[in-house]
Amino acid sequence: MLNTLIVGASGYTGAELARYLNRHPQMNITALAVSAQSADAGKRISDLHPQLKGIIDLPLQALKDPSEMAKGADVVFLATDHQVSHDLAPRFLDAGCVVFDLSGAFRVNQPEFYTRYYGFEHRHVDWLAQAVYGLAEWQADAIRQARLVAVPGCYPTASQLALKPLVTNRLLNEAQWPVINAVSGVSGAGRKAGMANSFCEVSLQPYGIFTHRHQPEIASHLGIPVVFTPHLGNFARGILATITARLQPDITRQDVAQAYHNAYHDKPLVRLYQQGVPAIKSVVGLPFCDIGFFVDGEHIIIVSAEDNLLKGAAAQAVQCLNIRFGFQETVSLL
Ligand SMILES: NC(=O)C1=CN([C@@H]2O[C@H](COP(=O)(O)OP(=O)(O)OC[C@H]3O[C@@H](n4cnc5c(N)ncnc54)[C@H](OP(=O)(O)O)[C@@H]3O)[C@@H](O)[C@H]2O)C=CC1
Ligand SMILES: CC(=O)N[C@@H](CCC(=O)OP(=O)(O)O)C(=O)O
Repeated sequence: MLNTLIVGASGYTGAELARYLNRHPQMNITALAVSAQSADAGKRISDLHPQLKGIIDLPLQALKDPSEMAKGADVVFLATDHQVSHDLAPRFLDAGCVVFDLSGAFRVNQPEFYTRYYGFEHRHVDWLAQAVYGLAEWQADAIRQARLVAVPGCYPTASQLALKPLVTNRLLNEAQWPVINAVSGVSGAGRKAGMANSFCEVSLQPYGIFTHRHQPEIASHLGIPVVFTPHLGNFARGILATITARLQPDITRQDVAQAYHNAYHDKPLVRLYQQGVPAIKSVVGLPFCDIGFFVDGEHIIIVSAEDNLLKGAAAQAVQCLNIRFGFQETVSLL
C-alpha cells in the first residue's frame, strides 16, 4: 500500500484524482490539500463536488507546511497551477516522495521556455532535467525510473497520441507542418471563476493563435514543428483535435493503419477507430483517447478525442502511477 497526498484536490483535476485514487486498491489517501489561505479549507471534498458524496467525503486541509504534510506520503499528486507546482514539487521530492505533477512546470527541459510562455523564471533546472514527460503510451521505460513525472497537457496528449505513430515511422512529409485544430470544453481553464469562462461569455472561438504554450510543448516532444490552434467550445469537458497533415509519396492507408496498430494494439487506453469518427460524447467521463484517421492520396486527417480532465490530466497521471509502481496500467481507471 502506498500513501498519497493530493494537492489542489478541490480543483477539477484534483477531484478526478481523488475519485480514482480512492478506489485504487494499492493507494491510501493521507490528505487532500488546498492552499494555506483557501476559502475551502475545512470543507469536505464532497461538499464542493457532490458527485463524490458517499464515495469520498474527506476534508480539504490547508497546505501550511509541505515538509510536515509530506511525512508518511510515498506519492504526491500536484493538481495545482504551474507556478505553485514549480515551487512545491522540489519540497516534496526533497522529502523523498515520488511526484506526479499535472501542471506544465516540468514538461519542457528548456528553462527559457518558462520565461517566455509561463511568465516565470524556472529556478529548479536540476529537477527540470530529471523530470520524465509522462506521455504514458510512449514513455513507460522512463516513467518506471522517474522521481518526478510531468504529466502532459490536455491538448498535447490528444495531439501527440494522434501524430506520434506517423512521426516515428517517418510517414509524414515534413515539408508540410501538421495543422492541429483542437476544441476544448471550458473545464480546461480550471474551476476558478473568470470572465473568459463565464457562461454568457463563452462562445466557440479560437484563442492563443500562434502563441499558446502547448505548441512548443507538442513540437519539442514530437520532434517536428506543428501549427496548433486551440479553440474554446461552449461545453463543459472534452477535447476534439482535428489534425491535417501530408504523407510521404507512396504511403498507403494500409501503411498508416499498420503504424497505428503497431503503436497501440497493446495499449488499453487508446482506442483506434476502423470506422466512424471519434467524438467528445464517446470519451467524456472515460480515461481513453480515441483516434480515427482518413487518407485521401497524400492527405491525411486524424481525429482524436479525450476527456481533458481524464486522459488529458488525472487518468493519465494515475496511468503513469500504475506504470511507475508496476501495477496493471488500467487499475482504478476502468
Ligand atoms: N483542467 C484541465 O483540463 C487540465 C489542467 N491541467 C493542469 O492541472 C493543474 C490543475 O488544473 P485544474 O484542476 O483545472 O485547476 P483548478 O483551478 O480547478 O484547481 C486548482 C487547485 O489548486 C489549489 N491551489 C491553488 N493554489 C494553491 C497553493 N498555493 N497550494 C496548494 N493548492 C493550491 C486550488 O484550491 P484553492 O485555490 O482553494 O487553494 C484548487 O484546489 C493546472 O496546472 C492545469 O494547468 C492539465 C491538463 C488538463
Ligand atoms: C480551455 C483552456 O483554457 N484550456 C487550457 C489548457 C489546459 C491544460 O492542458 O493545461 P496545462 O495548462 O496543464 O498545460 C488553456 O488553454 O490554457
